Amino acid sequence: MASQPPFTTNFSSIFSSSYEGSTSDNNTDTTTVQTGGVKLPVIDLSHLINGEEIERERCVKQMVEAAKEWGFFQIVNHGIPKEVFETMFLEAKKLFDHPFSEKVRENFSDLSKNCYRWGNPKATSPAQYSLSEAFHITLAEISCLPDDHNNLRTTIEIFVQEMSRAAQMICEILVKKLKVNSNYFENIRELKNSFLRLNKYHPRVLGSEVFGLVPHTDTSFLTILSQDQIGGLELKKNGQWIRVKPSSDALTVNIGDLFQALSNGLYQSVRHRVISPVNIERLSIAFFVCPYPETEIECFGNPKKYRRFSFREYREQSERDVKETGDKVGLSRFLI
Ligand SMILES: O=C(O)CCC(=O)C(=O)O
Ligand SMILES: [Fe+2]
Repeated sequence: MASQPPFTTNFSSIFSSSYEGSTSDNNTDTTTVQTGGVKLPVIDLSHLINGEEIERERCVKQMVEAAKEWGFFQIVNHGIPKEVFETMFLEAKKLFDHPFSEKVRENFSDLSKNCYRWGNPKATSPAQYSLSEAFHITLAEISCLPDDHNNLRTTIEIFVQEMSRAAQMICEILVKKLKVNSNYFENIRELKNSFLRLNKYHPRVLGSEVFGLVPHTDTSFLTILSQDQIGGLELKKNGQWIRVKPSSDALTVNIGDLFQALSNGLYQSVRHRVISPVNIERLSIAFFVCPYPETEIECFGNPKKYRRFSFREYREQSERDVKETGDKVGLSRFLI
């Protein structure tokens, strides 16, 4: 039984009349892509863990600058053993290898309804289509996963434990610099609304350039991404799309909308996208740090840029906007 979703049929039936072989036809957001591979700021976490005070301070400064200037950075020497990633990617691959007919079934692997996405059912133009499939697993759901003959649950538990440790360190540093009195990041492991997204990108079909994942900002405080060596992630900086070069030792961290709000726009939640790979599949696994739905996000600054909102309100507004316009409007909805 085939594991691949029926992208080709789906894509060509929706877009046969409008498709012209490029994402740029309907996407005003597309500009030059720098293909050489620009190096993001690299933060060596070992300086934070074992460094002298002066090294620690330098590292904190680099991280804060990267969050302001890029909204993205890489972390190295994060202390997460290689095997944790190897096992996690193996399990993710096994999950995606299930027949498509099983993956779309409700309660597949005891996961919740709507945890599986493929393509983009709401797309009305090629530029809104994502040639990928994804599993979305909240921390609350992990304990419901089966753990009999496969190791999915244990593997995810270990992976999340390690990723939350790194996230805890980063969030604490970034929030401390804002000099705000907040308890958003007291215990990231207990934020059960945080989630993992396992992404599988399929080789391009039809035409030259199709998005693996459409341009977006993340609805999170912070996202930590682990990816294989294929590449395709791009971020927007100064009006240009810049390709993020994968590195086997580094994790990619980006600021999400909620940290941008919390920091009164000081830290940037930057638009990013994935370009579909050619003749090869790509896997990535992202850990999204999110609060509970009822948590109120308050912006600290003077004058305040954004009004107070709950995470639930933010998500519901974004979902409505995606439905109506094909795009998440995001934080600009909450500007004062
Ligand atoms: O796969 C990637 O490189 C990026 C994934 C991503 O942006 C997301 O899942 O929100
Ligand atoms: Fe993202």
